[in-house]
Amino acid sequence: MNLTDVQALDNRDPLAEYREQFKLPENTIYLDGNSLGAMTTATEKHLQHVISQQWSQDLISSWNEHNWIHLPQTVGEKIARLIGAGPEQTICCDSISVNLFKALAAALALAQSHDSERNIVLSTKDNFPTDLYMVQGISHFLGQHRCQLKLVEESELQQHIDDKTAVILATEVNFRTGRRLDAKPLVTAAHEKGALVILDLAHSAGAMPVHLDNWRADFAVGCTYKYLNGGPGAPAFIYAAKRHHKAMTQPLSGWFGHARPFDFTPDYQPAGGIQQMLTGTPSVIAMAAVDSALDVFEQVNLDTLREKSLQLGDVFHQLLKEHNLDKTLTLISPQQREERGSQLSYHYEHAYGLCQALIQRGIVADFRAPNYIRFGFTPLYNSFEDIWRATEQLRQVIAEKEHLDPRWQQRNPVT
Ligand SMILES: Cc1ncc(COP(=O)(O)O)c(C=O)c1O
Ligand SMILES: Nc1c(O)cccc1C(=O)C[C@H](N)C(=O)O
Repeated sequence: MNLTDVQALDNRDPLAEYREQFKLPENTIYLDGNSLGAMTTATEKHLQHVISQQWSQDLISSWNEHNWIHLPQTVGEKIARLIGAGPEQTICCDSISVNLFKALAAALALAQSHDSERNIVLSTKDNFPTDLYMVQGISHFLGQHRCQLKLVEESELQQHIDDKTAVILATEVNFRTGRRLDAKPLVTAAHEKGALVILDLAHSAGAMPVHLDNWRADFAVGCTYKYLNGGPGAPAFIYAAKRHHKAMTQPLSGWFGHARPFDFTPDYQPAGGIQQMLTGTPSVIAMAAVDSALDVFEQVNLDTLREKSLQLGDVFHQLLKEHNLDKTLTLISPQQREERGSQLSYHYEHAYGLCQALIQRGIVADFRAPNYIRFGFTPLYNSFEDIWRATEQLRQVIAEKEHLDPRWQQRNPVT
């Protein structure tokens, strides 16, 4: 496959025009949108307005005049379309970790209201650590009789569901391998055995279609700083299926989750719906960034997005093969495209050095301990030519042995 071939793919790409809405650095090919998404020009402009008009001039009146007060809901509804959620079930707030605390507590209470013996939270050994840490925290807090973490292989989740299982906490796309699990049959199997399901959509939202309502997921969480391009540390989201709204409770009962926060009454009374998942004052500037970043998705067909994401991965791996590098770098992502998220991960002894040497050449991928390099594909701003150029640089780095430079012996604190 040569440069002309990939340029032909770009010419036929229905999403190619979206790239110009993003502010990407010159001479850089950014394959790390699975960690931190790029900024849109509209976001930069909107943030300028929020700072220099809404905050600086309109001050406190902005809570009403600029609808700051409803940002968690309005942003939540924009996210809802991307995750297959009907209205009033998704809200933007806090971080994934904090939202997991709320979802886990709510799901455990719901499961135990039917059967107090159910105490197992079933998850996967290779889940993103914060997901497991949050269960461990709740387990300490409530005691093992109310919450006990059980870890199994991703491929064996379903077979471990039994009448002690209260909640299954599964991440749809594994952060390390990029493997995508099939959520719908998992939810069906869980419900048949009386368990609830929480899905972590960190690597799914904005990268592929998600169908929470259709799958009948109970709760979901996700971030906005990856494929949704909301910015570093941007607020996350939480989804709770409407059928749980009446009965659910969550223990971070801050005033923003109160039915009438501005009555300032001494007793907590939860708001009726998804608003109950709010805790404290939203981070307005950060949420304003997410709000405008999401507008880029307004006309995007998620099936088209998914097809391009998979094709970017196919072309990347094909080019590695053509450079005879597929034996040097061992693919740990699934070979089957429909089992993949929007990244390809490789095991390589010198993964850290390779990642750093590529960054020196303007190709940004990322490293995950102990020896993995990940290439994230963001269909709205990555082109097929990017993939060709990135694999060409990768070939040169290895041929020139730049990845073995002693400078890469010492790892950066954030990798
Ligand atoms: C699957 C997954 N869950 C959670 C997180 C992080 O959660 P938080 O928003 O709390 O930092 C990440 C990445 O940072 C992730 O990849
Ligand atoms: N959330 C991150 C951060 O605050 C600093 C650096 C990286 C991240 C990440 O998003 C890591 C990411 N979830 C991963 O898939 O590895």
